[in-house]
Amino acid sequence: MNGGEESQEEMMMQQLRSRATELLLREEWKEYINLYTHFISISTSNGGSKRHKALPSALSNRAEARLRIRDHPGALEDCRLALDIEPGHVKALLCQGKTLLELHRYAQASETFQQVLNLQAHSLGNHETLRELLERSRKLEAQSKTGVLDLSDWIMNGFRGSSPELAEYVGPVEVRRSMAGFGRGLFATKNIEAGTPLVITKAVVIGRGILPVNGRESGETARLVLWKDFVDKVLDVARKCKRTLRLIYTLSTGENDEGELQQVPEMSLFNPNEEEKSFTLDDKEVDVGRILKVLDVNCLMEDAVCAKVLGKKSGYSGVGLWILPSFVNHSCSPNARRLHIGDRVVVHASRDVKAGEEIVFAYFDVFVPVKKRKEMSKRWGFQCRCERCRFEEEAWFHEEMGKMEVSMERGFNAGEVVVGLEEGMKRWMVMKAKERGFLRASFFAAYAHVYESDKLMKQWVRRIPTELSFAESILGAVGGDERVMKLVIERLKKKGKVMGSDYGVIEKEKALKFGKGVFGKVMKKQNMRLLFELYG
Ligand SMILES: C[S@@+](CC[C@H](N)C(=O)[O-])C[C@H]1O[C@@H](n2cnc3c(N)ncnc32)[C@H](O)[C@@H]1O
Repeated sequence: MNGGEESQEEMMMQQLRSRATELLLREEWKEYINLYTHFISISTSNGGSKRHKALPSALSNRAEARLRIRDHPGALEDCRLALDIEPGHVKALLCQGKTLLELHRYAQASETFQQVLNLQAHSLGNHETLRELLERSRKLEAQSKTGVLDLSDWIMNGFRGSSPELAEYVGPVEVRRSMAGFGRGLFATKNIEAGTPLVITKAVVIGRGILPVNGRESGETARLVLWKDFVDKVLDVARKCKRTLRLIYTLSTGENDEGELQQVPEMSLFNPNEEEKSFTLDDKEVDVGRILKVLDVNCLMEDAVCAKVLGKKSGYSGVGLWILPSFVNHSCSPNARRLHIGDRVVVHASRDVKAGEEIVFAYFDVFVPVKKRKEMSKRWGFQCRCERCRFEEEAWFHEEMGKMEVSMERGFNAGEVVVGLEEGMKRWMVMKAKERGFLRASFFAAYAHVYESDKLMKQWVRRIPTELSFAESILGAVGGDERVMKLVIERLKKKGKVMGSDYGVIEKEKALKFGKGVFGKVMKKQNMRLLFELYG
């Protein structure tokens, strides 16, 4: 190339750089990526050492843009190419670290940030951001090993600011074939105490919107728009990331295809540190039909009965896909609940769980009689055959229960229903605490009505259990539930004790036990009272 051609090309490169700056300022990432792709191809095709020198910077600029549009594999590949040419290229290393952090590969991210810090040890300048990144990745690395949460500051501040960053965590659980014949399920690998986090994971995608409260039609349209936007985002991520696509393909399509449900994924698949290349896919094309079916069966609503959302802006309704929690089957006698924090879900034990027990949460309200629960599971596309349903359906006093159910539906005196059940249980010889808990949970509405009414309490107090023993009976059989927790707090409040300094240690401990079942262990024990104040 002669001098004239060279200066002409230099000018063209300069023009490309200025155009890139414009696109960067306007955050037009796709255009920016195309431009750098062009720049890189010119630089590689025409040899010259000057242009080759510009390559690592061009590659790391494209990597940054790819990271912005969440094309993580693309960003990592660009960083790798840049670092192959210049191993100590700071911008490429930084982008690599940030991408690894977003991919939850915390240890590798820490290592990369440490490398940058070492490289810059002798240079002047502000290393504050770098130190913050290193600290953040180290903190997440530690949390991903223990699952220990302490959201005290955020909660005590009334959930102000963005929600705290939580690390990906897989606790003492694994996916196995469900003994009950429900395909695969999640199982405890050791004894677990109530409140313990089992899985903490970020949504593949979460769709949020404000749904109108009034007006059925506009509500339906808003819901459809929200759903379409959500589906488009899932398809976009699936197209960009082979790992995500592979994970989505492990989930049930709801077709009860034995072949599909026999396939128990290796737990290593859920480990973010697993190398991208180990994710093999027979067909790299995204199967839209299959993904739509998966979303239908596995999406979770933030505001479900078995979930609590912390720090949510009012009015927002969220739907999301979380991979490992999608393996949790339904039970009317659940032992787990969910806590939604930002776009993360924390699945935690809502009562003590034994090693080998299946982890189950409720897909719908289980504080209703068995007939209603059957209708709801049908709407979800399955017939619930959980332990509680079998007990209630097969009990010899099934018909008598049915009559009580009808009387509750017709709005008969709640006190009579409660006393009818309490005395019925003696007559029917229902002795096991768990079975009593099952039946009481089925008639929860009647119990709650009585406990809330001073008049009814006066009338029936001698013939029904106290709120606390009722709540404990439910906790043992059906796990922690917000409504039960509220009932306990109300009762303690009524006694003028719960927030006062004098409320008894035993009662405080009891209230905390219910709090743990609902919120999990998200903060130091002494701060749990504040959650009661906010939610009680
Ligand atoms: C979110 S998936 C749960 C994981 C699923 N079992 C699997 O193998 O991938 C929901 C599906 O699991 C099955 N399922 C969950 N709970 C069940 C239950 N209590 N009884 C029967 N089937 C259940 C139903 O087919 C349901 O559509």
